[in-house]
Amino acid sequence: MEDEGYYLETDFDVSFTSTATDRTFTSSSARSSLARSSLTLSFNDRLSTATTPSTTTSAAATTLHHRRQDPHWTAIRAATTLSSDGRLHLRHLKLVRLLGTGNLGRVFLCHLRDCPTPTAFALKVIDRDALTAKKLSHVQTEAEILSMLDHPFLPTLYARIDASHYTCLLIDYCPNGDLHSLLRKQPGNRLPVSSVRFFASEVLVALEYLHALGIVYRDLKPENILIREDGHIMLSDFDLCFKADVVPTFRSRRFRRVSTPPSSPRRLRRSRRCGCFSTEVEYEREEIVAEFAAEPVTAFSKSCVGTHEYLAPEHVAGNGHGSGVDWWAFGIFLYEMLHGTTPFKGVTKEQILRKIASSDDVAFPLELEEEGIREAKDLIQKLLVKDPTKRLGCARGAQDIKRHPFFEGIKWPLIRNYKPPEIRGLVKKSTKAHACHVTGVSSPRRRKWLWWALSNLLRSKSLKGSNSKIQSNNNYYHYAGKSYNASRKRV
Ligand SMILES: Nc1ncnc2c1ncn2[C@@H]1O[C@H](COP(=O)(O)OP(=O)(O)OP(=O)(O)O)[C@@H](O)[C@H]1O
Repeated sequence: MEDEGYYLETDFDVSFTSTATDRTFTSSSARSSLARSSLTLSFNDRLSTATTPSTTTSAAATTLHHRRQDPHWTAIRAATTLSSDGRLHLRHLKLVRLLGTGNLGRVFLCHLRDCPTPTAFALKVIDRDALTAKKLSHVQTEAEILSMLDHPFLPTLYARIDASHYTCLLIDYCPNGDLHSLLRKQPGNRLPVSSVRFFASEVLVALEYLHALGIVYRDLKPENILIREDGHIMLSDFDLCFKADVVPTFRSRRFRRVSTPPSSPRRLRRSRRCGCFSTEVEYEREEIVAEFAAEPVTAFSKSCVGTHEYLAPEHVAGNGHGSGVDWWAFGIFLYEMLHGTTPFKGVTKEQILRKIASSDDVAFPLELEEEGIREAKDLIQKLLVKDPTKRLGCARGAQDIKRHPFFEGIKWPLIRNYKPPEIRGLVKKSTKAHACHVTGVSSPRRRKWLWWALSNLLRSKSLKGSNSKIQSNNNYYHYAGKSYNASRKRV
């Protein structure tokens, strides 16, 4: 799928129209769904840029060296070079369509005007006048956190534009929607273990990075995991985060390694194997490895925020919580991907909270027969420990979780190169060759099936002429905002 595809998809003509003093950010297609959601964002551009020039900011000037070749930054550099004050303004952006509406504002797909190669961005537009003081503080948190991030599984804040009563955040666009919608497209609303392992590994690495910055995320759920064009994840929504101090430490960890032959034997473990001539011996030796840990273990907050089904027991109790709430939510997230539902579901919010607070352990009603399911269950049980001091991850953070047998074989430094899973509804743009450690290479059976599907498609194309194009396009899933009913409300 080429970038241009996004724009060809839509017949919207959403643009800024300006008068002498006011620019009105309107949809000229009143027939569109944008009109239904009353898209008329007006701001006084003259006021915002002339009297308070510092309100329009661009991060382009501070592009990190390793991102210099990124087409998004290249496009922004091109736009700001032509800009009279070297900054990015709303007039540089062309809105394509509304992606969705959240608690704080609306998110639009947009691209830079006059850019020779259209590069897609998402623009989160927040009307500060329409928000309460509490929500304004969430906007502040989100903008602050976004400006700190530099990680492949987290959004990049390309620019923050403050104009009149609007705050606009320009971030990466994820054309594959969110994991919640993707789960709803799978049989039984669940994913195979190998796909669960892929998404869980990426989320784990993203949480590890946030925790290393002292950020407790507090809103992990499939709805907040967006899927990038290449099938990798991007965690979104940072308005409920809280920031704590973190002291990164190097710890030594002892562990036992069994080796043959020994390099520095400590203790003979087993002697003689396979008959009298083969006397292969194995040695067990103790190794000490230095380990980096950056978990905000002293983080403490008392505010009750999050999504009911994902709240940790200490969160529900209201006596204060720390980074352990993210590891609890990670357990719920694993459970939901494997079972298609969350473990402490209830008819009312009170029922959900009562189940979470009870001393009952997590139950696994589905008898799943899949390789890796035993390890997955064990990990979930260790994460969904009601006492946070005994929960996996709460002492040393992600390092302990990465070591769990469920993730055995994952080469963490190569995680970005792993091939995203082939799952229904996920359209990936083919990029460089991927490593296949997580999902495995495609089997001959699968290749045979693909040939069969392709030949059928070509046959139907020749039979149905132009209609077939519409049919084949139906195989592509284009995200157009999640439905109201599908989203789970937050506290
Ligand atoms: N970068 C993006 N790319 C594609 N779609 C996005 C992007 N950011 C947000 N969206 C979609 O736009 C909609 C609104 O997003 P937003 O983050 O404002 O609200 P939300 O996810 O509902 O969170 P909140 O809980 O803060 O209301 C969501 O449906 C989301 O999936």
